[in-house]
Amino acid sequence: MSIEVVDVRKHEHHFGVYVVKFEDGTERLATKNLTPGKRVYGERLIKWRDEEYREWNPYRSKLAAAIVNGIKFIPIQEGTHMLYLGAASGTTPSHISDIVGERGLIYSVEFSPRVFREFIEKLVDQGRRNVVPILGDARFPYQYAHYVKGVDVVYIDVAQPAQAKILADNADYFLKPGGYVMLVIKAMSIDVTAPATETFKQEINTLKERGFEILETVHLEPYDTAHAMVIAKKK
Ligand SMILES: C[S@@+](CC[C@H](N)C(=O)[O-])C[C@H]1O[C@@H](n2cnc3c(N)ncnc32)[C@H](O)[C@@H]1O
Repeated sequence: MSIEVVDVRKHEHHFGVYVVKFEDGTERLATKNLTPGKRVYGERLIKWRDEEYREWNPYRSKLAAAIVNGIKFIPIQEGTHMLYLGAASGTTPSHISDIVGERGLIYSVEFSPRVFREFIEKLVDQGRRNVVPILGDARFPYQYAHYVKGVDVVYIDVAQPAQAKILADNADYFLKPGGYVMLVIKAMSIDVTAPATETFKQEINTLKERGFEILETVHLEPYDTAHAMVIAKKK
């Protein structure tokens, strides 16, 4: 038997993010479903006052984990155009797609053909029109330079070494002046021998050296161990 929803309210800090309250007092994040009736990764669909919401699971999405852990500012709102590196099968991109709405756009780069196929199948099933899937390698932005127009935000979650460098290289190509970057640091992917805090410092230094002002860093535990999210702005 499913637990009754007793309230859905806007998140106090973040545009397009909602907090669903259940009758047992528990609360969960959600976004308003841009493609009602369609699930992306088995998430719960929640009906409330003629609207449908999708539960946003912090164990499945690092952006949700950052929000639950109290990040103060995410540079995403209605109409935002974003380049998303490391889309996988589209879990987090789908929630960003809900937030940015029909006027927004998410160029979503993934380099594994197998994962990309799954991503495409889900997009076709859902009919999400604001997600542009790109099979490409984020280390080589020239591969997709002819598809991508200037963006407000570049987001990276590739779980690979040198993520900050890859992010800055992509920002050089595609980020509009004064735009933002969002970096998911997975310490273990960068250097398994270094303590996580050392790795975080190195990646943040790379961003500073490449002309970014660091606005905020949030650790993602307990949802993801040795992970952090960094928000920075191009000076
Ligand atoms: C941690 S998963 C991303 C999860 C996704 N961001 C989400 O929250 O829904 C990392 C993804 O990055 C992809 N990836 C790794 N290196 C890449 C590269 N150089 N270019 C593009 N994608 C890459 C992997 O194939 C994998 O699907």
